[in-house]
Formats: sequence, C-alpha cells, structure tokens
Amino acid sequence: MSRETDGPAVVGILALQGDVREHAQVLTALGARVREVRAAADLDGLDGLVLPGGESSVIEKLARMLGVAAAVQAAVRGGLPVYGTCAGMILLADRIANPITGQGSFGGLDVTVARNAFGSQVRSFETELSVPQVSADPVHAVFIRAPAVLRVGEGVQVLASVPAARLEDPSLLPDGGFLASSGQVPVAVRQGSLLATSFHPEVTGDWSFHRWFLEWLVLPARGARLSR
Ligand SMILES: NC(=O)CC[C@H](N)C(=O)O
Repeated sequence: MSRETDGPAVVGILALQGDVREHAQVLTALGARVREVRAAADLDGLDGLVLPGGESSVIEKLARMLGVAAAVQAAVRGGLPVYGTCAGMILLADRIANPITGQGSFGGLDVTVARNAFGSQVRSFETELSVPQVSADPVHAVFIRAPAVLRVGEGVQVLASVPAARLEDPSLLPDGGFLASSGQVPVAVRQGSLLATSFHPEVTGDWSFHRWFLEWLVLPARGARLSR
C-alpha cells in the first residue's frame, strides 16, 4: 500500500449522500487533505475517515451496493480513526433499536442507538454542551432528526449528554443501568479510535470536535504508523 510519509493528514469522507461538503470545508480549514470516498479503493492510505450526517439507511444501502461497506468495516476493525456525525453515528453503532426494514450498520462502536429519537425535523434544537475532554468552552450543537444512544458497552466513554427529557419518548431508555438513573442521554461517545456525535458540528461553525478528532485520534495513529 502506498502512503505519503509527510504533508497533511489525509481524511476521507464517505461521499454517497449527506453533508459531505460541510465536513470537507471544516477539515480543509483545519489543515487536513480531504478525499471523497465512494469505492473501496478510495480508503487506501487514509489517515482517518468521516461518516457524515444524512440519511443512514440510504448511505448504508448505497455503501453495500458499491462494495464500500465491507471495506469500511475492515478499516474500522483495522483501527482506522473514524468520526461519525448523526447518520454517521448510526452507521458506526453495533445495534440500531429502530432500523427501517433491511437497514444494517457498519458497526464497530459498542452502543445501541435509536434513530430520530429527539423527534422529527420540526423538533430540531440547538444547545450548548459541556464537553471538558474536547473543549474548554461550551460546544454549540445542533440536533436534526438526531439519534440517541440508549446503551453503551463497557469500553465506551461518554463525552457529552443531554437531559433524557429531550427525547421524544423518554421511555425509550432502558430501565435500570446508569443511563436511566442519570436522567441523561449520551450524545457524544468515543471508543478507541472511533468518535460519534448525535449532532452536527459541521453545520455550526464550532470545530472543536473535528479539531479533537484530528489531534487526538488521526494524528497519533498516523504517527504510530509512520514510525513503524
Ligand atoms: N441529521 C441526520 O443525519 C439525521 C439522521 C437520520 N434521521 C437517520 O436516520 O439517518
């Protein structure tokens, strides 16, 4: 496999549907080189990958048809840093509580998500999140038909949450367990080299999560590979 040994990190964006351009603008402004990914070969030599917001069932179906789904799954298993926003979070989740018929996910992130858990488009909301690991300032987050994380596995770190009362149907949260007892529902999680947010930093002008993804997941993994 060919790999450039210096220059900017090369970050792919799965470009089948969704807000690809918005992610490209943020990543480019932060100094990464962006490559749109539509085929398995486009993943070759990437330092990181972004799964954008959009419609998860459409993205997953197209990815399967184009043979890129299996390649993304292999890349995730191989440790490629991946950041999924909104639909991208659903694509990374190991379990979807309410898939449409036939909908699967790429998986890798040990969470259960519920699609559209905060309600329909008209119930979209914006809020300031406290995310001390990612930013000293509150992070501005916009939720558009966003998924909620209902369960997290042991290796999953919760970076940010919102009150469970925000859910369209708070009884979605499983009884017992720390999620239910905290009254909060996670909206930003990290497991190893995988990062996922229910919301869309690419549309708000708040670049904290992209910056954190590049600095803490993409560049260290790249450094480790290059020094091998
Ligand atoms: N803004 C979004 O990415 C919405 C996600 C969408 N509701 C889905 O299920 O894929």
